[in-house]
Amino acid sequence: MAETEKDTTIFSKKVSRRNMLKTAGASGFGVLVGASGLGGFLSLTEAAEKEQQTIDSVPFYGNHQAGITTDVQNHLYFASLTVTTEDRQELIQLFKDWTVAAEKLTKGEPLEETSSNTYIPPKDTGEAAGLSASNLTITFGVGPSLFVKDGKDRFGLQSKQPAELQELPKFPLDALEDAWSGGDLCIQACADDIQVAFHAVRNLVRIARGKAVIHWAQTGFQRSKQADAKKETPRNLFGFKDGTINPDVKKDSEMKQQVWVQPGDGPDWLAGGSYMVVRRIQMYIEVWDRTTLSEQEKTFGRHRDSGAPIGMKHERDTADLKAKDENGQPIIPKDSHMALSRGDGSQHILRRAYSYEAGLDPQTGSFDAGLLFICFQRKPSKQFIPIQTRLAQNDKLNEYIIHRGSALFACLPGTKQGGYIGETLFS
Ligand SMILES: C=CC1=C(C)c2cc3[nH]c(cc4nc(cc5[nH]c(cc1n2)c(C)c5CCC(=O)O)C(CCC(=O)O)=C4C)c(C)c3C=C
Ligand SMILES: [Fe+2]
Repeated sequence: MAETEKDTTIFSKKVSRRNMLKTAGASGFGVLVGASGLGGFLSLTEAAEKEQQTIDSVPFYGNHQAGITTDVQNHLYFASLTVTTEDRQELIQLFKDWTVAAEKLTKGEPLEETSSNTYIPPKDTGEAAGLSASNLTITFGVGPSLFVKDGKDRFGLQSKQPAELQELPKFPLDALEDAWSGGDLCIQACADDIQVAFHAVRNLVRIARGKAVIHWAQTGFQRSKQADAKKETPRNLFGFKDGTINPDVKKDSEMKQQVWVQPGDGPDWLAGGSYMVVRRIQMYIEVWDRTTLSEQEKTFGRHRDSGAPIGMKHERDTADLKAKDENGQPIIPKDSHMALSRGDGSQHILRRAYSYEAGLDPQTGSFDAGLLFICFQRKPSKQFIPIQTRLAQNDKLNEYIIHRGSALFACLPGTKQGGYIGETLFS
C-alpha cells in the first residue's frame, strides 16, 4: 500500500487508543514516514498493537456479563451509584449510553475518535490514551433501592423486584456505615491497569451526569500477575492464600448450579445474571502482626506458607475436619474460618475479592486496609446469607476484622450487539 493511502486510512478506520495518539501526531510526522521508509516499521507496530488489543481485551457482549467468571485482573475500581433522575426513559437512556461506551472502553477504544471541536470539552477524558484494553471488564448491577425506595415504586419496576434482591440482614458484629453501604446501581470495573479501570468508571459516571451520582467507591488490588510468574493463589493482607477453594469457573455445570440465575428462579429478566454481594471489611493488620504464627494458622485453619489445611502439606490437599490431635482436640479448630465458612459443604459462592487500602483510619490512626469482599451467587438466601450467619456468630477471624460496608446487587444478564444492558428489565 502506498504511504499516502496508508496515511488516509489511519484517519478513516476505527482507531485504538494507541492509534489515536499516532493519528494526533500524523500531520507532522507523515512526510518523515514516507521519506524515510519507516512505513514498513509502522505497519509492523500496528499489527503488533492490534494483536495486543485482541490478546488483552475481554468481549463486552455475551450471554453473561464479563467480570464474574473472567480471570481475576490485577485491579478493581468499584462504584456504587445513586440514581437522581425520576424519569424512567432517562434511566433507560443511561443504560443504552453505558452499553455503547462500555463496549468501546473494553476494546481499548477512545469514546470519540477525534475531538476537533475545541469549543466543547472532549468526550473522552483522555487519561487512557495510548493504553491497551488491559483486560478491562465492566459489570453493571442494580440494587434493591432502584425498585422501591421509601415505599415508592420509583420507575414502575416494583413488580419486577426479585424476592432475593433485598437489603442483606444485619449480622452480629456488623458495624456498617451508610457511607460504604447500599446503592441503586453499581459498576465493577476490573483491569490489569488501575488507570484504565479508573478511566472507565470516571467516563461512565460522566455520561450519567444529571441521572446518577457516585454514592461510594473503593479501589482494590491483588498482587499483579507480572509479579507472580507462577500464578499462585493471591495472598490477602494477613499473608494467607485467599481463593483456594472456589467453584471452577471453567465448568459450565458448576456455574449454572452456583452462579447464574436460572429461568424459574425468579423474574425472567434476571435469568443469566447473578447476585453480587459486596462487603467492605476492615482488617486490623497491626493486631494481626502481633499475633503468633500458630494462632494465625488456627484462625484460618490453614498453614500460612503452603496454604495447606493444618496437618497437611499442600494447598489443595483435602482438609480432614474430623481429625483429632493426641489430646482429642480437633486439629483444625471448629471455629476456624475455613471450618465455619465450609459448614457441611452444601453452600458455595464464587469469591472474587480484592484487597483495599485507604490510608489511615482517622479515628484510630491505624491502617484503613482490608478486603473488598465480593462474591457472586445464584441465590443469596441459600449461599452468602447462611455462610455469613455462621461466620458472624463464631468465626475466630472476627477478632481481627470488622464489616464496615455492605451491598447487594443483581448483576444484569449479558447483552448482544445491538441490545443494551438492562434491556430485559425494562421491556
Ligand atoms: C460470607 C462469606 C465470607 C466472608 C465474608 C469471608 C471473609 C474473609 N475471608 C478471608 C480469608 C480467607 N477465606 C478463606 C476461605 C473461605 N472464605 C469463605 C467465605 C467468606 N470469607 C469461603 C466460602 C471459603 C472457602 C471455605 C472452604 O470450603 O474451604 C480462606 C482459606 C483459603 C481459601 O479457600 O480461599 C482465607 C485465607 C478474609 C481475610 C476475610 C475477611 C476479611
Ligand atoms: Fe473467607
